Amino acid sequence: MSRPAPQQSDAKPLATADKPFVDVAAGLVLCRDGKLLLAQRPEGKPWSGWWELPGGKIESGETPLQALGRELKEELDIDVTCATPWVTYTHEYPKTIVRLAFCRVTEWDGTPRGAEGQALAWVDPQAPMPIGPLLPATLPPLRWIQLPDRYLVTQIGSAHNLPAWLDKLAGALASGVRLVQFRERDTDMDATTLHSALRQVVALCHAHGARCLVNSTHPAAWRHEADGVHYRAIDARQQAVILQESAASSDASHGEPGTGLIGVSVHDEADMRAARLLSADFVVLGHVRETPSHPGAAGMGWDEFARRAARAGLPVFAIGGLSSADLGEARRHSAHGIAGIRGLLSGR
Ligand SMILES: Nc1nc2c([nH]c(=O)n2[C@@H]2O[C@H](COP(=O)(O)OP(=O)(O)OP(=O)(O)O)[C@@H](O)[C@H]2O)c(=O)[nH]1
Repeated sequence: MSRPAPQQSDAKPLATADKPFVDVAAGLVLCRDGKLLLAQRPEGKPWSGWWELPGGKIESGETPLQALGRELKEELDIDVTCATPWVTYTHEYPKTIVRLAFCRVTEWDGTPRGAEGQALAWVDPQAPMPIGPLLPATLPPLRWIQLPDRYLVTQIGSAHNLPAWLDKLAGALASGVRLVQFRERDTDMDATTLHSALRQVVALCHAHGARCLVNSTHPAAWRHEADGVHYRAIDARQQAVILQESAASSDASHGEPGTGLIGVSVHDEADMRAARLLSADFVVLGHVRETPSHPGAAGMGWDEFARRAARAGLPVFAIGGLSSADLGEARRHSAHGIAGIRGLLSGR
């Protein structure tokens, strides 16, 4: 998978005086069998013939979900009954800047039809799409929607815990977890034992078709044995500076795009900017609730989580005292999914 160019910040419209700024709501209309609905832009519109997610411009006074409900009625003749905000992403076209509020649409009344004469296609988001060119700003959400909805973070601790912990991991993988982060901060394992533990975790993940990222606290060389890297916020900021400096000096050696996944832990706007500069695939934002990892520190709560997630411009996993049972609540607050140590391991 080639890494796309870093995207614009979503925090605020870009101050480009000569380009109109457009706010758009677009829906990832997802069927129960996992298929995603794409629509072809009709004759007479800019980019006619190109494929996109159904949706359109947000009118004054509308929320993105309201605009989407109206647009999907007009374009597809369906009544949306369940939709949640997802990723808000800004893309600069040659003549316009478009801020797209992508939303997941999972329930509706009626059968989608091309009510404006446009062609429709149900596609498998996990497979390449043979239907034709997609609008440039539609490519990122089609990549992001392939991410699993749960992200399990390791906490093995000691070597003697490893066999029992791997059993629990096997249980979580059997229950559908497909993304894991190897992160052993408070461990008594020496480097050789830790490296061997990583290899066992990666092998178990691969046996279940899951991917494993290595936290940036561990040696960079280990990442190549896994499926990518998960940066701590401080490491992401440092890496972003290195990338910018090497770009400025035309030294590509530090800016080579990797092929693995990139995750970043974020707390604030500066961390999110670093994540976008690194072309991260997703971020992890927390902690939502008080957790044993941060005893005594109150969580930010779902409303604050939603406010911050809306500025990420990337899929956001919520973390902090959460389990699979919180997935619905997380999605109502703009999360892509949930991340966790204990909550996802125990299968709660
Ligand atoms: N609906 C939708 N629009 C997208 C996507 N990707 C993307 O760049 N856009 C851009 O977002 C803008 C949506 O405008 P639109 O012309 O479809 O809006 P609309 O349905 O309200 O049309 P209208 O202005 O003719 O009434 C266009 O500039 C379009 O190029 C996408 O996946 N779905």
